Amino acid sequence: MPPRSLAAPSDQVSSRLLEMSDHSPTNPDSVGALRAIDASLNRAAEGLRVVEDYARFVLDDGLLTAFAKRLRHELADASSGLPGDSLVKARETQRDVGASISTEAEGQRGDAWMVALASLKRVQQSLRSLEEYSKIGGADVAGRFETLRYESYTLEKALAATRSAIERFDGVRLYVLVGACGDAREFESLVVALMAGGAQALQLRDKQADDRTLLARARALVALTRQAGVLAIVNDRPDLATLARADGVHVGQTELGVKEARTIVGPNALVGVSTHTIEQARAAVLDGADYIGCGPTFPSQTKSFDAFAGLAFLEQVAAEVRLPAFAIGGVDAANLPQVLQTGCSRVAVSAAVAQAADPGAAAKLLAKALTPDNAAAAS
Ligand SMILES: Cc1ncc(COP(=O)(O)OP(=O)(O)O)c(N)n1
Ligand SMILES: Cc1ncsc1CCOP(=O)(O)O
Ligand SMILES: [Mg+2]
Repeated sequence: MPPRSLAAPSDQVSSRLLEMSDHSPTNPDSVGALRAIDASLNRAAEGLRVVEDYARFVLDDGLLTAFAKRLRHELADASSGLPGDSLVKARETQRDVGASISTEAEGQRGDAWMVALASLKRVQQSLRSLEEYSKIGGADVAGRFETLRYESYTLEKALAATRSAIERFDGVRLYVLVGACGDAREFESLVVALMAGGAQALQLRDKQADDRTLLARARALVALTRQAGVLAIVNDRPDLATLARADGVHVGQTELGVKEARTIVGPNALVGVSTHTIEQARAAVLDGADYIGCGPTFPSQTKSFDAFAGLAFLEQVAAEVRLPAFAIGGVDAANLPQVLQTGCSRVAVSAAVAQAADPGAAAKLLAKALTPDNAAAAS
């Protein structure tokens, strides 16, 4: 055995734990610590597999499946520095006083998410136990278990947000961005026409209007959409979204992050994030965003761009992300089939609808093309 000072951190842990089992095989304290580590390793790995199966088979989400899988592999890697033989030798399943203790709640799960959530909690508890008992080795491996525990919190947040957003955006395929345009009556009749045309989400987006006008428009938007069950989102401004009691806020890459925006709008409001690359889309999912805008897809009459994420980006997102994703930028009835062919079935549009001679009719045309049957036929 190398002198202690030359040993790698994981070897130090091994040797310390080996000493515990080899030199004091009957010391209940030593054997007990090994048993706790052995049981927690098994619990954490098994729990991660249950969570991975939820991301894979229930959500069908490649990104979150890969995240859970990575945690499982990193757990195995961290545990490779522990004395595996001694852990197994210390195992005494038959004599485990906890094996036969179970609560009524453990035998009942309301749905697949409850299964995954219970497993996440077990994973977190097991990682904490691993972290504490492996400190007996006095080395880095405890820190690795701590990092894994924090990553499991991120996974829980992203899974919960994805699951809830899939429900809240069920049937939301046409999302229209409107300016504060003209006077209040003009704005309100545009909103009514867009809802009649089948828009399922509306965003107040105006870079020119003053705050009082924006707040008045946001309040009018909320009043009109609430009765119809249409989502009302305010662009850029979590403060105005909160004051108007809108369903949520949309933020860009250089604006407030999800966490900060949520601090203002509260935990139940929607936070949407603009994404232009697959890395940004992944980050938005892990930050707990409720939906993402993906673009710019095509040249836009509403905003000018030097570069376009294009259809390839939509394909990347559709391949791995289940969080609701809206293609944005120059989308219209003519290029919609190209969007649908990427696997993206939701769009956020402005000019093609709000600037049309008949906004209601333009919305109706897009909404019809986005119905599940029509979208499937086009893709
Ligand atoms: C649904 C949706 N997606 C993207 C955007 C663009 O937001 P951002 O990048 O912050 O640009 P501005 O709209 O603020 O100019 C959006 N508004 N909505
Ligand atoms: C705000 C924004 N961000 C990316 S594209 C876009 C404008 C969308 O409007 P249009 O549908 O008219 O291109
Ligand atoms: Mg913005």
